[in-house]
Amino acid sequence: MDGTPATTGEDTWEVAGRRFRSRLIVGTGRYKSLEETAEAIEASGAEIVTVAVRRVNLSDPNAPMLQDFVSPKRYTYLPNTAGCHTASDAVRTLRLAREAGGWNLVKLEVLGPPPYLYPDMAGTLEAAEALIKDGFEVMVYCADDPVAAKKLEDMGCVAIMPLGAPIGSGLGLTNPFMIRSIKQQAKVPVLVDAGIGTASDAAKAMELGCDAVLLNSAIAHAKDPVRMARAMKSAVEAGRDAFLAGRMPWNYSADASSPMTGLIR
Ligand SMILES: CC(=O)[C@@H](O)[C@H](O)COP(=O)(O)O
Repeated sequence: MDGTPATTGEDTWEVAGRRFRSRLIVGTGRYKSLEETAEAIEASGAEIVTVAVRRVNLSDPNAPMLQDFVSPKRYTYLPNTAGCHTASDAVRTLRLAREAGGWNLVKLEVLGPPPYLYPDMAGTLEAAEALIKDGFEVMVYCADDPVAAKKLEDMGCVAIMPLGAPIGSGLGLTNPFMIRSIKQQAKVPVLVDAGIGTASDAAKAMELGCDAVLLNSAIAHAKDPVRMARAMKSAVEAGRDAFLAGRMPWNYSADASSPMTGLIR
């Protein structure tokens, strides 16, 4: 269990045997400064932060280090393979991360070419297999494809993370039906990862029944990142509550909300 123990009946979620209250995972890149990064993460209420191992300074004490602003004692660090376009690059990056920080719970992403950086599923499956064999606990970024998602789960990935839309696009959920299908068949947590543009997109992902949401650009590129981080926190909580409450059915004709019986004429 990471963080303080949850009380009985509290709505928490679990990945690879670690339990969390916050259902929002945030990235640590693209901010104007490390101070802003820290402030936005604090406002988001996130307990897990994902870190692009190839882009963020985690080891050079002569340059500003993320750990001095976002404490690994307080937050669970989730190293990711942003910028990796082959399985071998991704595997090498995470092995280096494990050597540097001891991190075993990781986010795998193997990206296709620009302009979409869509998940390369052949490379993703190859890297996932190698990493799991090597003892990593793999949360995997993947296509919104239920067949590939099932293969990744059967292989031993600890969380399945289909994209909402291309990374950094802010387009929201382009394929909600497939995200719901992936969630319905999965026995491990399903998170929407990437493409979230604003708070209602995060709420929608949670209303579909997802266990959590992972995002970065929507906060870092907002005009006021700290305020948007707060909005995302509320949206994820509201979407989760709405999912648990169970929405009313869709009616394709009107159903007057005031009863017509007993009217005084
Ligand atoms: C931070 C990270 O892991 C990104 O690669 C992730 O997929 C988030 O994408 P957005 O920036 O679109 O939220």
